[in-house]
Amino acid sequence: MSEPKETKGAGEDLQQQALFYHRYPRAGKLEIQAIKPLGNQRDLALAYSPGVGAPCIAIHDNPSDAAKYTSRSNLVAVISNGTAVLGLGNIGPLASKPVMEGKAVLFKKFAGVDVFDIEIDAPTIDEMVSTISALEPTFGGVNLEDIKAPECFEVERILREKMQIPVFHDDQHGTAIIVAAAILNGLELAGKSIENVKIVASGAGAAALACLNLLVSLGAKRENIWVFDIDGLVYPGRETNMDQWKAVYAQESDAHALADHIEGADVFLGLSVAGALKPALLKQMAEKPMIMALANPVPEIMPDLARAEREDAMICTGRSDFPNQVNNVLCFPYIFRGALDCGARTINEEMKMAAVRAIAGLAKEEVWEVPHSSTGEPLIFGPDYLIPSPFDPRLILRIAPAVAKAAAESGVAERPIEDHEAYYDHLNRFAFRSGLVMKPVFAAAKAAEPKRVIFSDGEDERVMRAAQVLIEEGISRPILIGRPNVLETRMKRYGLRMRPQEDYDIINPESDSRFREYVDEYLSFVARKGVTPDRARTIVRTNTTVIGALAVKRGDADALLCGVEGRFDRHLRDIGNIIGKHEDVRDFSSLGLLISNRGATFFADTHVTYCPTPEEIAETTIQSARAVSRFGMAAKAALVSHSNFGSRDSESATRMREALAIIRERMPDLEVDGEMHGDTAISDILRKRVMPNSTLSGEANLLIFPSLDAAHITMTVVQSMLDALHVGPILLGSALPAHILSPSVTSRGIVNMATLAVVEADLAQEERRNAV
Ligand SMILES: NC(=O)C1=CN([C@@H]2O[C@H](COP(=O)(O)OP(=O)(O)OC[C@H]3O[C@@H](n4cnc5c(N)ncnc54)[C@H](OP(=O)(O)O)[C@@H]3O)[C@@H](O)[C@H]2O)C=CC1
Ligand SMILES: CC(=O)C(=O)O
Ligand SMILES: [Mg+2]
Repeated sequence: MSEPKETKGAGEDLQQQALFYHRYPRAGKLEIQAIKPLGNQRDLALAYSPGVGAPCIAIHDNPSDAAKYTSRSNLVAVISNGTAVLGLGNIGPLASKPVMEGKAVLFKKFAGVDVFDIEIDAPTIDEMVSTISALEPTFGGVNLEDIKAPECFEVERILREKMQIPVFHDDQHGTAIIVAAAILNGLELAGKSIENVKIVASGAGAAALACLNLLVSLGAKRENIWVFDIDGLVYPGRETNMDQWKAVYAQESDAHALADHIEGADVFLGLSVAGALKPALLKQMAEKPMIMALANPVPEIMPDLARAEREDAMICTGRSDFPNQVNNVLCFPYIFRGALDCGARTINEEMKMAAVRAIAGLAKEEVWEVPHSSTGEPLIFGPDYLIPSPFDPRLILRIAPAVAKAAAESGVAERPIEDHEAYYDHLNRFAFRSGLVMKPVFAAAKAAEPKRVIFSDGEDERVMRAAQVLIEEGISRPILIGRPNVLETRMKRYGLRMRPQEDYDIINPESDSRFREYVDEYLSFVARKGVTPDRARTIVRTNTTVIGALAVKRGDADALLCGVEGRFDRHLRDIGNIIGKHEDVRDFSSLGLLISNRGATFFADTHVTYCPTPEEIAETTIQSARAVSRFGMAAKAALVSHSNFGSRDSESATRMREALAIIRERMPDLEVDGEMHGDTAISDILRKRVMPNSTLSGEANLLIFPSLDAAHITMTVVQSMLDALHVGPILLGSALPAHILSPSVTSRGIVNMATLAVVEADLAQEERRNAV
């Protein structure tokens, strides 16, 4: 394997890791996947000859049917001729392939857009135009990438005229949109107006000129813009290396070096090459300057050098390892998402402006899913957080609908979005994979009377961010256990808006008027378990799970969430002592939900009983099936084992068989079978082969295990292998709603569990009402 040439400034380690990443376990970054079954002759007859003739004729009769019967309306071509690959220059189409594969992956991961990356050996405008325009039948859109200026301008202009699908040169417009959003926000922070700022641009290529054009349409004055390329200042009458697009920004001056014009500049816009800005020049710039060093992979100036010169600077790069990543990845997946979803014929100025406003606006919203910058600082709108993080899942929710709306309003949408709420909901489910599965739970929680969820770890950042979402979504009124001064300081630090008393309540573990009653109540549960009154006082002031459980028991709260810190079994002991078990159960158990591209699967018992008896297994299955129904689905339970329908007579296989008999007696309506192998539980075909009369049909969605080891290990391995999202652990059998979170839980995970707890609290309330 030949070694790559050193990329200036990029660490040797990172380069080696990048080569490894691209090479293993398989070469490259993507593959094509079939989305329809192809398992038998019938499928083959439908997918291919003779069946495939039917959609062909339908499309021939009505070309717009291609959107119904093929992948075209979600398929974008990322096309490059390799003439301006990042800041690496004209390295040719073959060497550009890793970048284009990379763009394809970003399109798919961030916006669900399918991409063919197409690297073409087409150096001239004519060759590019004829090759690309001939591809129109295949694609719903064309993303031109890393094609050098000035050829890119003509290529894009001609293709836009010839083609009836969006043609978008990402290095021009994707970059311009994100640069404009960052500059608007940066100038707002600096208290400057775009009409008055001086902009010095290094680079007069595709990206730089498109950025300047967009900034001008936002109000920047041409006379305040100074442009430099490889030959220095772009000035009127310059004879070498000029073109009509650069000439727009030509400025009269006898001094032609960037150093001659940087004085008083408010914005340095670097879209050229590594190291083009000398640190010493920064001293001459205006107050609170914006340093946009956007060349990739190595910027015009490294942020640490820029910061050393100018404390007050707002520094942006195109890289993910520094704050303020100004990179077109924040734009292209989502602008295409919006354009494809409404069948836009083009991407026009209105759609671009809508994207600028959506990105700029999102940076000012509170962050809760991606809490920290690359330097570990919380993300709050300010000099180090001018634009959203590329991992902010709300990018698709803000940009795509805004773009689709602008397309419809400007008359270029073939299929305008009719139901905006349903569209948002659809995107929301994409952004948060848990969305579809959690939807019935959220709907039930919102429909219920507001419930008070108490959080034992109220001072934890993830809990605070989740509490903010629960308030905003109208799901719960949170009660945070924590010291008021600590909560206040942290709310400010994380940029959260919720206010005590108005939006949420506090129980201060250091002083609360109710504590005497809490101690007495606690003693009533534990006085005969070796806890003295003195010890009880100490526990009630220091153990926040005990405080939370007491609050739920006394009716001061409706549900408890604890466990962000500490051992599961200790939290469970406290819940058991205070809240106790539901009268219908002998013991607690625990259910885990994994949500992956394959759907939702539940696992039990993942956290409580090491080696359950048949009675306990049956009880866990019944409790689990009831919990599954809260997600709007009917449980299909499989009792899994190393034994397949009596193939072994070991102790654990026998326990599962006995458990099945108990379940059938106690819950005859439940679709359940066992004991069976794990693959038999998942595959209907396999199951029919060994047990044609199985009482379980289709794929099991609830797997009940013979031991805690088996359940926990299987769930965590499957979670890692499928990159699945975990919801849980869901505590079963508690007399009142209470859950013990895991230390690795995210804010989103806490929101999910709190929402489930609200639904459980509502059901418990109804149960009590019915009992009266
Ligand atoms: N952060 C982001 O999202 C993006 C970053 N970029 C980066 O911007 C840079 C340019 O990309 P793009 O516009 O597509 O490429 P182009 O080839 O179209 O433009 C490159 C420009 O840089 C100029 N240039 C080259 N060397 C120097 C130098 N030493 N001093 C000043 N100017 C110089 C060239 O000058 P001349 O005209 O004389 O040849 C040309 O104007 C790349 O580094 C790329 O990675 C691009 C898109 C997005
Ligand atoms: C980000 C990008 O498109 C570039 O650097 O060319
Ligand atoms: Mg590019």
